[in-house]
Amino acid sequence: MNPYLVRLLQIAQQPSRRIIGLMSGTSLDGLDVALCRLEGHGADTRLTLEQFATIPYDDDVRHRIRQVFAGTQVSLEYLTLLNPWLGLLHADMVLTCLGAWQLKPADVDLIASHGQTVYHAPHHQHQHPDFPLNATLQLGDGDHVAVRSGIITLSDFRQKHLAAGGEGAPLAAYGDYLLLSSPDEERLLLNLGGIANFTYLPRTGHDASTAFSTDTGPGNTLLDATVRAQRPGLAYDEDGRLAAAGHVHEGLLKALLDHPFFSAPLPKTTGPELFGPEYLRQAQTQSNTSTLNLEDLLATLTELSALGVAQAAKQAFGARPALAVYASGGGAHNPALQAALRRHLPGCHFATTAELGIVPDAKEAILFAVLANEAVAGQPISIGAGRQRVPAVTMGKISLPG
Ligand SMILES: Nc1ncnc2c1ncn2[C@@H]1O[C@H](COP(=O)(O)OP(=O)(O)OP(=O)(O)O)[C@@H](O)[C@H]1O
Ligand SMILES: CC(=O)N[C@H]1[C@@H]2OC[C@@H](O2)[C@@H](O)[C@@H]1O[C@H](C)C(=O)O
Repeated sequence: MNPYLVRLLQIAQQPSRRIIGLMSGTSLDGLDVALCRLEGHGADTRLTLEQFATIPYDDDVRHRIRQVFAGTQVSLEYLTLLNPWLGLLHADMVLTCLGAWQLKPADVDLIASHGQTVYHAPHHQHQHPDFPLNATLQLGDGDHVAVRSGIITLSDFRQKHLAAGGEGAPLAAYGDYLLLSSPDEERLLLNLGGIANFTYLPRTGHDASTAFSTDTGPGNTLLDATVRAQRPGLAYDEDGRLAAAGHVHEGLLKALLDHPFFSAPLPKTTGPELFGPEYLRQAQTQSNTSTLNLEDLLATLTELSALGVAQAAKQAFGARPALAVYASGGGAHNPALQAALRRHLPGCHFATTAELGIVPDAKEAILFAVLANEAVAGQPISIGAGRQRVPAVTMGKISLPG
């Protein structure tokens, strides 16, 4: 028998596993590396975050990813080369972290590698006549991660979700449900990354039937792109200061909200393929705001992100003043966005996931560690029963180092 399969069986039977979760998000700010200790599985999962680091991408890495990112016409050669290159880069970043944490690869059981989404294509978004299906593409080949790091690696998590009838995202509900369900509190786990999404967890503890997650629209992606275009040298609007100095332009906001994504049924997913410069340009043309100053533009885009969340929340479960909202992702650091969310979700209790013991910036990387733990030691996770596009599956392809 292949010794790596024997090892995998041992890992599955251990009372706990050390798993490194890796996430490279749509903001292209860097690789999140979360060293997790996971005990048990399913409803009995217990997670301890032992170490966390974000290894920033330099301009060269960002430039390479942007050659294909969200593009409809890209060099097939470039795409082919980028796939293993990113796998090796991510493995080297893991090895650097292990060195800093004074650990060896043999001290880790598994890597759970999300890779880099370069194109997300739910059917409602691409509507290509030849392909009536949902699709998504993550780069950073898992075999390269495994061979370079010497650690058994699970990767390409989204394909199983697609194959079983989902949109390949958001997967957050699977981890949020296992780690953060509460019998005492109705919760909204709100991730404010490039794209915003939330998981709704009713006050039912471990009854998964009504838990689900959905994307809500742009989080930071349009804000970042706008700042970068008008203030080269700035990566984002730090602490939302520029947005806070502006005023919401109602005409532009209306044009932005006019997109069918916002009225589409839940759950739904999206990406920068839709919420990119062209979407903004069209809305500006439609509302005659092409010369709007940067501050007002950012104030309006911040309002859009908050309204996307609030509208989806109301669509999902109506007005819920007692709801506890726990934010994570980079937008949790943006006071202008937080203020807009509080206005649109009045009466809710607002905090970050730190209050629940989950480092907000680490949450998505942790999610993939949880998914790998389920794939190896658990069962298909059945949540959101009765809702379409939320399949009960285990996710992740297994790569052996030798
Ligand atoms: N202090 C801050 N003030 C304002 N915005 C901030 C701050 N810190 C981070 N951000 C925002 O958060 C972004 C990074 O967010 P995050 O790392 O959650 O994105 P991501 O994981 O790439 O996204 P996704 O979840 O969509 O894949 C930055 O690009 C910026 O827009
Ligand atoms: C296709 C893809 O990479 N989607 C990401 C992205 O970033 C936020 C949002 O859009 C979410 O749908 C998803 O990631 C998280 C981790 C998820 O699947 O829950």
